[in-house]
Amino acid sequence: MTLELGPSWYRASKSTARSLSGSIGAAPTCPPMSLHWPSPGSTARPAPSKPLAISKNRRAVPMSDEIVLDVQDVAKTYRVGFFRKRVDAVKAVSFQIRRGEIYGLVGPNGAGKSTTIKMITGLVRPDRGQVRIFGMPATQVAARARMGFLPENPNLYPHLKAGELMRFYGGLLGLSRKESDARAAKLLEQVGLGHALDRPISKFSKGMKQRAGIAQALLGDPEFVVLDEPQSGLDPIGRREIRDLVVDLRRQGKTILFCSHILPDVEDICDRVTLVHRGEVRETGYIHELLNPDVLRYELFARRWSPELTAELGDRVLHHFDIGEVSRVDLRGDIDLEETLALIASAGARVESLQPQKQRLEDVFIRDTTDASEARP
Ligand SMILES: Nc1ncnc2c1ncn2[C@@H]1O[C@H](COP(=O)(O)OP(=O)(O)OP(=O)(O)O)[C@@H](O)[C@H]1O
Repeated sequence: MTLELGPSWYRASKSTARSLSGSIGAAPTCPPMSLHWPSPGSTARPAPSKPLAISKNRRAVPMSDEIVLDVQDVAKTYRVGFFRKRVDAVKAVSFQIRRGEIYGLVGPNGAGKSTTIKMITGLVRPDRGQVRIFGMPATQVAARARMGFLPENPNLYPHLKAGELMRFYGGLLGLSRKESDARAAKLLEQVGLGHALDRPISKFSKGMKQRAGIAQALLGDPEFVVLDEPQSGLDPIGRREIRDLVVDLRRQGKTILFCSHILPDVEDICDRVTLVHRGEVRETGYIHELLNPDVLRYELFARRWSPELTAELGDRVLHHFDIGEVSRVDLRGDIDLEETLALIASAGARVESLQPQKQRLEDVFIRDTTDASEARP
């Protein structure tokens, strides 16, 4: 989805700022939050025994019980063309995000992710169901004031320099120039654009634009950040930088909705994920619960492998091919590994590496969306 950042989104934020206390900058309604205790005035209960996520990026990050986002059975049908033909973009989507989570929203092209995000950010009104943010309707400005949003392909004003751009958005948020500049300098540094304060956006690379977009999404110091394809069009280094940045945001106590096609990253950094397909939820849950923990196959590299050894191992071998002096052999995942390795050693082959292969999020995605091509717009 491509959006022009500014107009409706910031108009709402600005009016919120005014109606609340004149400045989101001072964040009167959003005091610095703690992962362990709710913000003053919050209805959340302290959660003494919070689930701890498991991956290296998620380790030891406690999650609260407080529901930040509650998407309840939303549906949206667009009407297109002269005959007002129906396009059922979202048929039934529900999920909840707790404070402190990085939550993945994935699905093939045309699955309804961006429409769901538009309903969350209040840009599109659902035909059915409701979205609540911090317990408030998504359309309520007080809810939006606590949310930051990076649309896919943010359309940042190209003639402005990075510093000017941030000052512009800071003004829309109701921040004083001093406060805006201070936050901008800190945020641009944090997203790796500290050196580019005086460069016009038109001279930015795609990755720099994405990072500037993230900086603007964080300018109001939101507790909840919605990132729609933040890694879109980035090279592997840029993708990794954004991924690390998202992890860092969580460390600062933010809750993040991360919509991405980069499934290994979703698997690596998200706690839970919802997979949508054709406007409906296909899978939802903790990543480690969605993935089969069994070894599917072993990938083995060896020297001095012989055709006789392949024959001796029989149906334990799935594939075997030689690359010069090295052989790559795929073995079934349910074999007796110790016995098989003993057979290989006694045949005179030397194992150079052995890698167990388990199910990945990508496998679940492909399994659940094999008819994805039909869902493409
Ligand atoms: N404004 C609109 N008017 C009409 N149809 C729309 C509109 N926006 C989206 N659609 C259609 O709704 C369906 C879902 O689109 P949506 O952009 O939500 O999917 P998506 O999962 O975000 O896809 P992608 O990964 O390609 O961004 C598609 O068939 C799309 O063509």
